[in-house]
Amino acid sequence: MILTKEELIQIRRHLHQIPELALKEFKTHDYLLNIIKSFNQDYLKIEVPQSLPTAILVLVKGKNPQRTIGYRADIDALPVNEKTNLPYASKNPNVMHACGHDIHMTVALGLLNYFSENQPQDNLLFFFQPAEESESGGRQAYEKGIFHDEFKPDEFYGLHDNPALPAGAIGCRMGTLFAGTTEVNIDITGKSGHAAFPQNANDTVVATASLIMQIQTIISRSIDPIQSGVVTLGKVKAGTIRNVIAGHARIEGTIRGLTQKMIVQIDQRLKDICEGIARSYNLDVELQLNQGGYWPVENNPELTKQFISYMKNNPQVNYVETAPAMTGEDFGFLLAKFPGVMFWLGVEDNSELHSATLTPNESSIIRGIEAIKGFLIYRMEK
Ligand SMILES: CC(=O)N[C@@H](CCC[C@H](N)C(=O)O)C(=O)O
Repeated sequence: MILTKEELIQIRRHLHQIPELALKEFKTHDYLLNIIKSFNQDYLKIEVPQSLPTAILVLVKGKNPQRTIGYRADIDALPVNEKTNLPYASKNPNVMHACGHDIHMTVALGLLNYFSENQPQDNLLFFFQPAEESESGGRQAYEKGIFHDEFKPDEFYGLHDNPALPAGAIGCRMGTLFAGTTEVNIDITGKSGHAAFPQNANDTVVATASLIMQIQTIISRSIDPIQSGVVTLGKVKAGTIRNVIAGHARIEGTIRGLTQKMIVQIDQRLKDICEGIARSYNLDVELQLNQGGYWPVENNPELTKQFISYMKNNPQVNYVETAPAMTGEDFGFLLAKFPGVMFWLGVEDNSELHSATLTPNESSIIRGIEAIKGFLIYRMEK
């Protein structure tokens, strides 16, 4: 049976209520699996990889397969305390689908549901991927060998929702869609002491303040202004009480660049600045940089040309040519291993991604399914 628009919205709302963090998506996994098992199984083959237990792979066997087309949906949520006041808001305190992965999963289920009833020409491989926001589930999946034998795509597609685009619009571009990112962790260790005797301590709060301000000069003073880069420090923690000098501080942040060269350049400046702070404040500064799988998202030229041409020439689709974005995605890693295309699905909302009030427009679900289904069928005819 084909799921109705109302049923898809109910599915999305249920997923929205049970958000889970990276690699802990157990309830989400079970819910998805139950729904997938309720579809017509004639052409489906389901695999749950032991090495990545919250992931699900579903192969839809084609009638006359020339290739296997992969489609990926990420399933994890963020540590954000939802403030939408919706009747179907998150039931898990401090965890929210604030990046719209509930929409991603529902669109993927809608597509899978359609092709489970209408056998495709080519094989289709649906990959419900854990850990996009951190831990790089895409890279882990590849390195753990879960794309094997018939579960190996020849090409890969995936979307990200975009509140800045009209509901249901499809956004894409040739070349780089998203930035590459590096996770940054900095531990500053000095010497704690009584607030009244700073001369006997080594204050990590003052060193951290200085470090944060120096890091702000990387983009403004070290980077070619024509190029793009971002350094955001999203979390800073130090000290325990007002009258004890903090002996330890920690900064967590992220570096973004549209090219790998830019990321390496920013990484290097960060290392230099940390060394300088350690020397001038006479304390220990330990810098950890982890790019994981968050490589720049590079769309394949030939497949992207076909994708854009289909979307542009389809009168049902509102196609928007987008600029590159500084968001990161571990789909960049998978696109470095398999040719493919990442694109945006407009979900029209005043709140941004990662915000506690994000409320995607649900009409985008059915419009997204229709547009992508049309493209997949067109691609299979090529
Ligand atoms: C689409 C989106 O928002 N993706 C995340 C990806 C996280 C990358 C990594 N954990 C990092 O923070 O560097 C984003 O924050 O862009």
